[in-house]
Amino acid sequence: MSSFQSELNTGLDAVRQAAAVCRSVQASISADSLEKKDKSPVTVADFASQALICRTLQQTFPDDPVIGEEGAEELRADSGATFLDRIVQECGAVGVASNGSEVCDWIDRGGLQEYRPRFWTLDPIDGTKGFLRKDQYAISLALIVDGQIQVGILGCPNMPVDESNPDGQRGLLAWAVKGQGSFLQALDAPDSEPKKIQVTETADSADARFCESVESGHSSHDWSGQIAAKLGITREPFRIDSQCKYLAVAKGDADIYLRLPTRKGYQEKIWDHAGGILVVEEAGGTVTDIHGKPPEFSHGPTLAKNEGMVVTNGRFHDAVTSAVAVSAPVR
Ligand SMILES: Nc1ncnc2c1ncn2[C@@H]1O[C@H](COP(=O)(O)OS(=O)(=O)O)[C@@H](OP(=O)(O)O)[C@H]1O
Ligand SMILES: [Mg+2]
Ligand SMILES: [Mg+2]
Ligand SMILES: [Mg+2]
Repeated sequence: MSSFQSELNTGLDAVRQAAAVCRSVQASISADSLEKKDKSPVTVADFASQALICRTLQQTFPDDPVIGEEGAEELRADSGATFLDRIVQECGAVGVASNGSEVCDWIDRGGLQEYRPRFWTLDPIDGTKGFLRKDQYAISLALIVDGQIQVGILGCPNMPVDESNPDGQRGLLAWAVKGQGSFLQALDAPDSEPKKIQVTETADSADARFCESVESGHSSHDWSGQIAAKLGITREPFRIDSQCKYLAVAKGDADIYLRLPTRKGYQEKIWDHAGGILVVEEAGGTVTDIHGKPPEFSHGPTLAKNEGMVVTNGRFHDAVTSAVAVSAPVR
């Protein structure tokens, strides 16, 4: 078997199962709960997704630690009992019988806090705000060995399978193994032939389409507007939640993804990037922070030595980081 095949296959199975839970919970969000700004659906889905993925990783790779976004502390408290019951139910609905204490233990398998030579990183739902809006979100899983991302997986349950038919079938699964390219498959067609994906060939930054966060609190829209003007970009930004932005660049729906700090000192979380970065790089793209530095995955849960992120199809990366450097930070 070629390198990391077992890790890839285990990761894909885990992400598919987590996607099923996320879809089931998202479908239960009512207009009423949106109105009340009730965050419980995302809480239930977030924990269930992390529990199921950590469970699967533990079965196949019992010695691998995981740096995951969530922890079970609040679920173990008496006030967490109602949530825990719902999470157990949701796991049962996808065929995983469990009890509350098992679920908490699976979630806390994701509690590694420091660097190890080999570990997984997991965002069980990236784009929680998009999830609540019934919009885009992603499940992101990556394996990091000696500081290098070796496997990256993005489950995007609401991404249209056919970009030209946004109201048609939804759900994409993308993955990459270092040195082996990036691939895409419909989430609901695990036996279909995976399609190799490639970034765009756009050569002039003025023709580029860039994507950024929906939430201006996560990436400065004013600053990206200045950068776009410097690069001569006239197309409207593509605002989409979560690491679906990485997928948009990797499969050629956009040429650039800008993540521009809204305040000094914010440290990006590794799980918000690792899966997406490898999928873009293996599709031919380039990823650095806003200063042109490669992201460093050897400092625990955050990208402590980096700031923001710049993702491109690789044709004009330096022009973009230069435009970032000469524009005044709006944060
Ligand atoms: N201040 C600040 N700056 C940068 N990033 C932040 C900030 N605050 C939060 N976060 C992280 O943003 C993650 C959501 O990513 P996006 O902004 O791309 O999606 S969205 O537009 O909010 O839906 C989100 O991930 P999830 O919590 O998994 O949704 C956060 O980890
Ligand atoms: Mg996230
Ligand atoms: Mg998350
Ligand atoms: Mg979060």
